[in-house]
Amino acid sequence: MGEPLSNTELSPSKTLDPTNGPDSILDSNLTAPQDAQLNPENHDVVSTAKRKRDDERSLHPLWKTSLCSYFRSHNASCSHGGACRYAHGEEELRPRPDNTWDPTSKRAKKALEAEADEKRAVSEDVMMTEAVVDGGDDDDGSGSNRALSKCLGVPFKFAKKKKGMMIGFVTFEDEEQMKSSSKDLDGKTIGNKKIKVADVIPRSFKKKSSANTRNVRDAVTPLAHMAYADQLEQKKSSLMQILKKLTRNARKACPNGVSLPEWILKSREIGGLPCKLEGIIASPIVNGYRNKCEFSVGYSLEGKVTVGFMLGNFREGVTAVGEAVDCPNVSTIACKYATIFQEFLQHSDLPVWNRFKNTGFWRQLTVREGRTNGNVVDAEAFGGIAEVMLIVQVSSASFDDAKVAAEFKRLSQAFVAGATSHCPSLPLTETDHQGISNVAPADAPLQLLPIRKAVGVPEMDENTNAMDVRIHDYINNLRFSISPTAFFQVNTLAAEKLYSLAGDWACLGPDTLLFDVCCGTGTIGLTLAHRVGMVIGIEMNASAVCDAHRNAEINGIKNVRFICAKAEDVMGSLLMEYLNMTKEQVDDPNISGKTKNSEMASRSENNNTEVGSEVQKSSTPENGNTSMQQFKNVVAIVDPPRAGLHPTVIKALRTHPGLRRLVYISCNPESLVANAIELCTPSPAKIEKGNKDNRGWRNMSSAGLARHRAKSMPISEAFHPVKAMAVDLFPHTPHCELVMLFER
Ligand SMILES: C[S@@+](CC[C@H](N)C(=O)[O-])C[C@H]1O[C@@H](n2cnc3c(N)ncnc32)[C@H](O)[C@@H]1O
Repeated sequence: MGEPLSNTELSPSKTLDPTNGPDSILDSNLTAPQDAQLNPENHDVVSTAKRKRDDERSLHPLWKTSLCSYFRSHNASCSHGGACRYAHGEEELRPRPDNTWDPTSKRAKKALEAEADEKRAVSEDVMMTEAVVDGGDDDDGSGSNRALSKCLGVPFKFAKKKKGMMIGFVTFEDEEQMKSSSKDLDGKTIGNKKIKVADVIPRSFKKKSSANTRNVRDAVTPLAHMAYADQLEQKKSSLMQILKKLTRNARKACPNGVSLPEWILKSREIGGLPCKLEGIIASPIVNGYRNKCEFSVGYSLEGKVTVGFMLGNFREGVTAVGEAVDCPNVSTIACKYATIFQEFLQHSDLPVWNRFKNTGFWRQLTVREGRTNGNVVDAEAFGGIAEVMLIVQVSSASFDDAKVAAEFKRLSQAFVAGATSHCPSLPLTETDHQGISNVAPADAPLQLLPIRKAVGVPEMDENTNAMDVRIHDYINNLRFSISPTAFFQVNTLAAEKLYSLAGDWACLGPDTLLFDVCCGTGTIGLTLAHRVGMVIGIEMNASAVCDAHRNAEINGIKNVRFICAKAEDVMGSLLMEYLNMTKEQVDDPNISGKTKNSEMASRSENNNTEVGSEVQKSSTPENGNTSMQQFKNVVAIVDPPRAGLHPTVIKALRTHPGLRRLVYISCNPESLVANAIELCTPSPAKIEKGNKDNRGWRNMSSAGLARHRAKSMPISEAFHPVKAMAVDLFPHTPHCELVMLFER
């Protein structure tokens, strides 16, 4: 296949369908007679009305396609009940015959937003560097390209569109064909999409190479242009907006006939917030704070092999990579190793990864740094950094072993040669990952590459297993050993503040049993272990759990137990095990939380041997002083990934009444809010038969889904939000950690 003569972007964009107002399209005869519906004695009338309703439902295309405004403004009640022709809530809402949604509904707003995003993306520049540098016009076998070729209806050489992307590529035979076909294609409608034609790399970018660094900085650290104090203010106000969703959604989800909880009533006094947002804790260091950077390998806008960050989103057609030299969150040392790797790749015999075709060898470089204890890392110099771990991610499947081994050897030499004398030691690990996403799974194969060290640095044993390679850092004077795939907060000094805050809010004491849910390498539980009776850590990444055990050992901490499992698989049974309750007791809504707590304490006194021995086995073989009756205070600190806690974990935490306090640490306030809706929405007096109609859940917002789930939560005492505080671990970016205390 020859060089593409010219590439042109195809960008289909949706057109807005006209929507009709609900009043103009609904037939007033649709509602069943209200008196018949309200007279349960009159079965004949009721069944006739029901039949009529059923008929109408099956016949009338507009049934429940508009939201009932009466239901909305009267605290989720409407005298028409189930017979109302309008939808009672988003869950009941059906799409209109023209496939649009009631314009006042969440779904319509979401669709509009998506449409706006799509339009924005279309009007933004496509920077698909692979398509220019490396062709990108061969069929992936999916048949989608043949289909695309058919529907274009203009002469061209190749056409390709990748699944999930909003853009496609067309290559023409010559300039003349490109001009005439582009003219015919631009603005053409296919289905309900309109095609926009643009250059693959905008001409303005080709000319201005200075745009490169400026845009990496904007893409990775979009707040860097602001003073740090202003960044904090901005984060605080955006968190407030997100937190208000908790109040709104819990109010909406509050069952009929149940009074609104105190915290919702009081929210009016604090501007609709579910509780006070007490403030935002600043990061102790603002520049070069990241102890871990994942650099992509790809092509710059000028077509140069580059190790850095992507300038935008793959789906929107941006794969160009820019050097990280101007990103203030990246340390000098990380930048240095990215540059060494980039120089090495200019002469490598193996190709860089092509995101468009999913082929190539070199994919990613991760640089992890470990500090010495008590040192504030100086981002400019290398002071305070004791170790560096380099992880190179490759996809080796279709390459010759001998060639790969030779390249790895050259790479090791390049890193050592590039490192200056003051660079810390360099364990080099290779991850082999064939998947499409750049995120290699935690169990992707690892191989340790031997590195000949600079003078004065101890040599690494060539027989060392890659799984034994670890980097070290310190939190609250405890030493943490971290394996290559284990999670560790990227801003260690700010993480110290985060964990201390969570500990302070958890009201810990010697009688506390602390569940550290999603515990990673054990950071939270281990730093708080001296303040509690016992810690139970739950984590699904096996390497991280090994690290947690090792970290307990090297810090001499004994009152901990770490469990390698998905929290959703073990949370319920662990709570029952440690709260010493049967499933029947937990499920019994007639036993209140307090009664259950005292019952639990007395049962554990009587049952000491059984439970005590389990505790002793796992944690305190010497003093054996962690018997169940000590644990009058059961607390969970949860620190889940961005998606939040699994619904099964939420259900377990909510329905075990012995758990009175929960501290939620979140890197994604949207998922915290969704989980909190389920934790805090009051139970109805009696569970109604669940609405099993899950059609449309894909279109629901996370809050809408949470409301939906809250309906089927077993009857249980709800938590209430007590206070919230933000901790900034990610200066110059919009991200921030949020800590929230829930009690009941
Ligand atoms: C945000 S990290 C927090 C780790 C730890 N608390 C810390 O601060 O170092 C989330 C952790 O949850 C783990 N994780 C993700 N899904 C999980 C699940 N379903 N069950 C248990 N752990 C999970 C991840 O492996 C990761 O270590």
